[in-house]
Amino acid sequence: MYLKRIELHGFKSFADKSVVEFMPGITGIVGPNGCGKSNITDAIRWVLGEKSAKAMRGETMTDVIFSGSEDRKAQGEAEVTLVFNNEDHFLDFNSNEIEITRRLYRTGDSEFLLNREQCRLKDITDLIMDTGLGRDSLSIISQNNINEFVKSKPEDRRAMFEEAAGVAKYKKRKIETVRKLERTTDNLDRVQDICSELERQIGPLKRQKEKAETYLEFKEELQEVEVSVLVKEISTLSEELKTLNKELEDLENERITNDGAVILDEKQSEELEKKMYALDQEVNELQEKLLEAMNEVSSLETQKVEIDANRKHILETTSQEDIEQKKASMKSILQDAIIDYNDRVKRYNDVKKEKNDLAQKDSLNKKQQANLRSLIEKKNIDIHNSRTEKTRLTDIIENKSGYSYGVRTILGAKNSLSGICGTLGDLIETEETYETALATALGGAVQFIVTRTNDQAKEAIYFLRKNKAGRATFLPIDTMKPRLLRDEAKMLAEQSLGYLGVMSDFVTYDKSISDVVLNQLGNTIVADHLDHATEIAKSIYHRYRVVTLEGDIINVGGSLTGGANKHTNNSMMSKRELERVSRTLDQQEKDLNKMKSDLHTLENEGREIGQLFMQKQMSLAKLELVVTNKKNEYEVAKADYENLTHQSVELDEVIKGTQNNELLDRLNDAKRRRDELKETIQAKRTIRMGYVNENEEVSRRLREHRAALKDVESQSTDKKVAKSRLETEIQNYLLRLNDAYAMTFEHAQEKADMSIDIDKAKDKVRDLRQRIASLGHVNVESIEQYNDVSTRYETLSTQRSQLLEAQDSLLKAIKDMDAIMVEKFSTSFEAINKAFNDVFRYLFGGGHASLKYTDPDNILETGIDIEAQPPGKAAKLHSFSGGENALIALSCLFAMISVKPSPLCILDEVEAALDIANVERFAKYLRSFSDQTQFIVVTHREGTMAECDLLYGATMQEKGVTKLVSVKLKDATEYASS
Ligand SMILES: Nc1ncnc2c1ncn2[C@@H]1O[C@H](COP(=O)(O)OP(=O)(O)OP(=O)(O)O)[C@@H](O)[C@H]1O
Repeated sequence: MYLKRIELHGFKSFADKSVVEFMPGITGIVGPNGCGKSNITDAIRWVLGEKSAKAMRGETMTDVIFSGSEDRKAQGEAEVTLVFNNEDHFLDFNSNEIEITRRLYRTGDSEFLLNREQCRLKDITDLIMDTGLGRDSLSIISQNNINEFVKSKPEDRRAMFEEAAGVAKYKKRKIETVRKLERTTDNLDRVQDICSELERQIGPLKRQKEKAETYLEFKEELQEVEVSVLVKEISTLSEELKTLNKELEDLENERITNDGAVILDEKQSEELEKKMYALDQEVNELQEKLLEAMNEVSSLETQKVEIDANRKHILETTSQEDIEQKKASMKSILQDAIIDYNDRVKRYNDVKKEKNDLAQKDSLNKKQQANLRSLIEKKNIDIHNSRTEKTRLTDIIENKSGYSYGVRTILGAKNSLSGICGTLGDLIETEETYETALATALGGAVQFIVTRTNDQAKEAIYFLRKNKAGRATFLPIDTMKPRLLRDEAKMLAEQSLGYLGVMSDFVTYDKSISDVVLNQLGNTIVADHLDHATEIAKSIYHRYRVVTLEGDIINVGGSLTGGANKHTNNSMMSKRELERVSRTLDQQEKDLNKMKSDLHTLENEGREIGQLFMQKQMSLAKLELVVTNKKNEYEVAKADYENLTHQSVELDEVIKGTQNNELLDRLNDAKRRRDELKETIQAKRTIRMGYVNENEEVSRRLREHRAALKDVESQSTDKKVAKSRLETEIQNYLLRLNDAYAMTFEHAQEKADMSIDIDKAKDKVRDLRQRIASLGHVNVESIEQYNDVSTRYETLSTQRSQLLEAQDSLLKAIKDMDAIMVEKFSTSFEAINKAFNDVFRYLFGGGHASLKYTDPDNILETGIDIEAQPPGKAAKLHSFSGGENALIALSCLFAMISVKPSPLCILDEVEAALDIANVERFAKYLRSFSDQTQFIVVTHREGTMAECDLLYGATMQEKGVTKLVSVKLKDATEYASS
């Protein structure tokens, strides 16, 4: 292989495109100072991958681009191409000719091309690696390198020997392998760390997982059994309820029937009484008429007798004057009788009106009693419901039945444990208005237990664990820190509509627990209702909870919870509820007593009205007689008076003799009417007796119907109470279904096994609940966590094994490469060392020189020392002359070339410091190697020029622009100095 051609364009002083042809052997480049000879050396170095601007004798790499001259402007890019003949395939590239091009633009962008195809710098450096053309090789040596070679540090000198030994590629590979090893080790450490962490987690997680699985098994079993129990219980109770409803319906029908019958009986009785009364009236009237008739008969008979006697007497004694006197006296008696009679008639009418009024009052009183009885019945049901609710609330407050098992256990053992203050719900109070909001804000925290210290809380937890008595949450006063609203959030909230304040401000409590209260409620905002709460939560970016007076809540982050609670289970609200229920119950009982008393009063009034009615009836009967008597008296008086009038007329008639006949007619007529009236009265009495009997029968029925009605109403009340109890029980079971299993009854029915034995199933439920409780705290997520962790652990364990294998194989590769490098380096070094002494002796004409390891035990890193003793001298290296230094360096260079022949070697004024004799010896040495190495020498020395096969002269005919021309030896000296 040899360099066939260089093409330069825009590179340093080569402004125009210049093509310089080379050939195997020695090519010399001559010319005056500063005409651009070394720029050719730079160009070759640049194309072979030089990255240092300093090595290119510039400050930045773009300094290599032609920067202009007096007559030329600067160029935008520099381009250099080296064309190698590769017919011997020295370079590992499948081509007989290889073109390597480097291009650089003013922008700093650069390109490499291999046979005109773009490639990376790495492709170029890989191509020439270990060929003797590399960066640290001896392929390009300048005068400066020569001067520095002897003075440089042993460690810096080592790079040239490595290049000569051909270990660069192993070194590069080793660096890559070491980097790979470092990355592998890092990965391994990381994986190991994670594995250790996972190993730490996996044990406890496994235990948690197993516990969680047991828990889920129990829970599933519990659900299966309890759902069946609940469904069965609900079904049974529903059946009972259905039966009860049917019975109630029947009772209602019965009540309606009895009620109807009572009304019917009452009406019938009333009608019968009316009929009897009417008959009595008729009989009375008839009796009056009978009496009249009888009186008339009697009177007429008497009159007849009297008339007869009178007639006799009158005829004997009576005079017209006596009769007139008697008439006057009788008239006065008659007037008195009329007044008396009218007075009694008026009294009779008054009493009759009073009796009718009483009858109306009686009817009203009966209606009022019926209303009141119905109200009492309703009130009894309300009282029963209130009492049931009161019992439930008392149970919650006294037995803490609303609290969890654990909390109840701790409160029960309060005296044997220290520092238990009570549940948070029992330790704080608020006005009724804020009660729902407070209960919502506290949620489950209402039954958190406040302790004085953290240790006391721990003691309580150990107590629960020891006794397997459930779980509870504790709030130690010495640990809890207040959680408050940030000022800006508070300011924003205060500006919002409906903001009432912070929950803790509406609560009263002992100041010793203020940190606990502020911890739980210090950052919860209270709003009047949901719309305003939504706006407030939005204004504070959902960073704090907002609760409303109705118990809705907007959680941190924006989720909303709300609705309605049927029953309260916390003792805090239960106390108020209990007071309310007790108040209601008291009021209901008072109302009931008042109603009973009113009923009693009404019943008394009713009785009084009845008695008065009877009295009035009796008075009426008496008055009827009195009126009849008075009427009789009046009639008698009237009759007497008329009689007297008649007597007067009679006297005339007696005297005339006509009276007797007329009287007999009237007497007969009166007797006939009297007998008729007697018969009629007898008939009416018979009818009345029928009415009396009928009325007695109706009254008996009425009593029976009233008793039956009372019985039905009492039964109905009992059934309604039972119904209310059944509905409560069913509601409780449905609540349990919904709360514990989120199931509707219909859904639960599909799952339920109705063939279960309910008692055994209930035992099973109790047993499973105990088992679940005895498990204590269960982390259900641990199942998934364990699976995740164990899968991850398995994956990472596999990775760890792979990384360990990779680490082993990388370490082995490094060891193998080290062995190869040591072998190659030491073999090459020994050969160079031997050749060095030979070349030295030739160039110096005697003496001896050798190379030494500075660290023989570490061949891979050792520096290279030079020991040289020119003939007749015993001096140390640094005190040699410039020419001697150059000769020693050249000795080494030639020794290396002799051991590892380089295809191309560019020497830039390396022999400048040598005297003529040494220049000739140097030139001879070049010649001796020229058949295996192509030399390009930049020189000013004739001795060197003389050995060149081809000479180029560098000129700057145009100022600042280099041109190369082929010159003959005889012109070269002249060229070099022109
Ligand atoms: N980017 C550039 N643009 C134009 N000219 C440049 C650029 N870089 C360097 N030069 C010119 O190249 C010249 C130096 O070239 P070089 O060092 O190759 O000379 P030389 O012939 O080796 O000299 P000597 O014999 O003194 O070593 C200088 O004249 C310098 O101005």
